Amino acid sequence: MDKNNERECNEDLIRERRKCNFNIEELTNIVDGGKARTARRREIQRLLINDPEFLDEIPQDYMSHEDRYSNELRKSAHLMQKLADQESGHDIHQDIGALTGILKDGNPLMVHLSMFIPAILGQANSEQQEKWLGRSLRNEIIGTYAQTELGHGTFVRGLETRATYDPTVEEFVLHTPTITATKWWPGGLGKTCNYCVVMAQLYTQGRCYGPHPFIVQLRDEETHRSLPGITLGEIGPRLGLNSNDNGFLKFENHRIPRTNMLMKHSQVLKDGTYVKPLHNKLSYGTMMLVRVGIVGACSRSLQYAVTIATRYSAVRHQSEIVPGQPEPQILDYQTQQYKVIPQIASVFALIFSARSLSKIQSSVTAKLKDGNTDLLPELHSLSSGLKALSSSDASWGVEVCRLACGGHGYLASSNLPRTYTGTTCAITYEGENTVLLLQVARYLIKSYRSIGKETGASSVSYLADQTSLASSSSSFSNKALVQAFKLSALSLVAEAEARLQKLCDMGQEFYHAWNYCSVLLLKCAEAHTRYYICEKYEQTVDSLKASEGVKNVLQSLCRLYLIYHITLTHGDFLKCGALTPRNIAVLEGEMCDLLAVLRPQAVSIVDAFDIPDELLGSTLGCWDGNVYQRLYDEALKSPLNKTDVPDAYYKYLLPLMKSSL
Ligand SMILES: CCCCCCCC(=O)SCCNC(=O)CCNC(=O)[C@H](O)C(C)(C)COP(=O)(O)OP(=O)(O)OC[C@H]1O[C@@H](n2cnc3c(N)ncnc32)[C@H](O)[C@@H]1OP(=O)(O)O
Ligand SMILES: Cc1cc2nc3c(=O)[nH]c(=O)nc-3n(C[C@H](O)[C@H](O)[C@H](O)COP(=O)(O)OP(=O)(O)OC[C@H]3O[C@@H](n4cnc5c(N)ncnc54)[C@H](O)[C@@H]3O)c2cc1C
Repeated sequence: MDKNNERECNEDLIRERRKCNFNIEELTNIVDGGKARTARRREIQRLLINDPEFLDEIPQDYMSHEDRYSNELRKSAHLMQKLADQESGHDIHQDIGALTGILKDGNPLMVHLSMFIPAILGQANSEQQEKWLGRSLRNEIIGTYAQTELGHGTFVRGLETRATYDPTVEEFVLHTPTITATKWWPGGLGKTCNYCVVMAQLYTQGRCYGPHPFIVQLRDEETHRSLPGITLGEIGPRLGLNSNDNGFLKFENHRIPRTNMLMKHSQVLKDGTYVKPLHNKLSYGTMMLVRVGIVGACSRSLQYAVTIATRYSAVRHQSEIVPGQPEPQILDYQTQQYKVIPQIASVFALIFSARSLSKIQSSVTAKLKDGNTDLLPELHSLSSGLKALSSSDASWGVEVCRLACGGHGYLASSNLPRTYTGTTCAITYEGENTVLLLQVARYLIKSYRSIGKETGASSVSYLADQTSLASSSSSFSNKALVQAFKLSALSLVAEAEARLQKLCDMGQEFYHAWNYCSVLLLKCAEAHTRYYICEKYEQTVDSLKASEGVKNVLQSLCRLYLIYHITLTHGDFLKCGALTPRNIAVLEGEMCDLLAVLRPQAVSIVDAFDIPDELLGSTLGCWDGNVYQRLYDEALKSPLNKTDVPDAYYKYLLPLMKSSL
């Protein structure tokens, strides 16, 4: 699509784009993280979009379960080959954002890239990396991360798969003792992978040392048949991601060499002696890494959904605002603006938080190399909280965008249903959100109780600022609003701690008191993480070196985000005295003003997300706004439209209609 050729474009969208009062390319660079990143993303996307191998012969929704898998595997393999062939060399992890949209509905090689290779990098010692890393990077072996079992996903300590060391032959015996110990869910496990990292309970010298990672060959490298002692299969259709082959796995006393235990952090020596890691949660490192990546992935899903909903809202006309006047664009309804524009604001919140989290992760990883694990709890807490809020915000945001498109948003060709199912899975996988938020709460309460002792962890240092509890601000600058978030979080933590203490003082065991307070604890974790996101948003926009137009847009979006979230949870702000009912009313009014200010820029802001039509894959969201023709053309692709009268009519309907004659 030639974006300079207005003749091909819907008139409403032309008008919207003429209202733009900022430099779109500059905003695109901010979204990508710099000019060079934008150029790199575009280069990769061009490479993919122009390649006919990535086209589907028929829309995926009309394919059988097997064909969906096979079609997506074909494209995934082609993608890997293509990226490997690039002369410049390619960092798939760096460029992962550029690939969004090219593979649809689950990619059978995704967990190979996002967990198997990172698990080898993070958990294998140098000899082991020598043996497996190169092979897996060259795709000579394909792996997955097999942790979850039928009986346990959340409670990793409760896993049942056993790895029992036999020093006489220096081997581990992997065994699935019960049906509930069956590995269940790992992406690509059913049919694609021939290797995997298995998390199993380590037994040596008669003692259990908890879950540890082992690398296990599952299938013959020549025939791809599953090896003796290993049962493998696919788990069946899911809400979404149905092109993946999420699988199950059982071991029947399957033996692997001792050196297949990933031994970067803990070891079992030849005689069976166990050597402890520096920190006993280092074996959870792969999960933490992926949680960080999920925050960025969620911002990308939301960019897709909000691009579709905003453009469609500019093209769609319905009902009337002024009786008797022409039907307005639905984007002119304030309620529609309230659905769509806060989601645009949310995209930037997630982008800036993801960047801040990755920086912290890099510094923790660097410290770990020197044996320093001090900041691991801080990273665990932040990555858990941000994974949870980004996935729930993005899922809700995508769903709101779908609803904002009315009936057409329910059509598969809008690409909103698939964007939703591809986002909501992140609420559950890589640590279910409630569970992760309770981990954050645990860290908050512990930090609150150790006020006065230096923790060195910056995200919770505000808990020591007791004086702020007594003060509410009369100013409404963005900084002051961020302070209100801080006060709300601090006051919730103080309340939860007091409630816990009271129950304990009354004789309850701590863990019962914890469960009894867990709804409140969840709120603490959410408020703390929201405060973190708001603070990063405000700081990033404030310190941004940008043109006036771009800065104004981002400042308005940031302010909208702050006020939107205050209004959603205003009870917490009132309860702690951070804001008064009058303040809330004023902010609610200002939120409506901000919607009106941002409304004329909305199409241009989503244009700045710069998602090519071929990747957006939506009848409703295309750049030219030619929505109705596209909807009609897509409908014609339905196999039921191949004939005027379907066979089913003769088989079932005709006999029914004639039966009463
Ligand atoms: C896009 C890519 C596609 C991805 C596809 C999806 C792939 C997957 O889903 S793979 C499977 C993912 N599975 C999970 O995430 C399981 C979630 N569960 C867990 O992580 C753990 O069971 C968890 C953290 C909830 C509890 O762990 P557990 O060992 O019971 O610890 P727990 O007793 O609660 O806490 C003990 C201490 O360890 C700390 N801790 C727990 N985890 C960590 C960690 N990763 N790092 C540092 N400290 C940690 C706690 O903070 C606590 O500290 P303290 O005692 O000082 O308060
Ligand atoms: C699409 C998809 C892909 C996946 N890919 C992989 C993969 O590649 N590899 C892999 O190993 N796994 C994978 N998983 C599994 C995933 O990691 C688990 O489903 C997830 O960790 C949640 O565990 P669970 O299913 O046991 O849920 P449960 O823990 O049984 O959760 C059920 C309910 O119980 C609640 N609950 C549980 N424990 C607590 C608690 N302590 N406190 C309060 N409430 C609690 C939860 O909040 C939830 O409401 C995948 C899952 C999905 C959906």
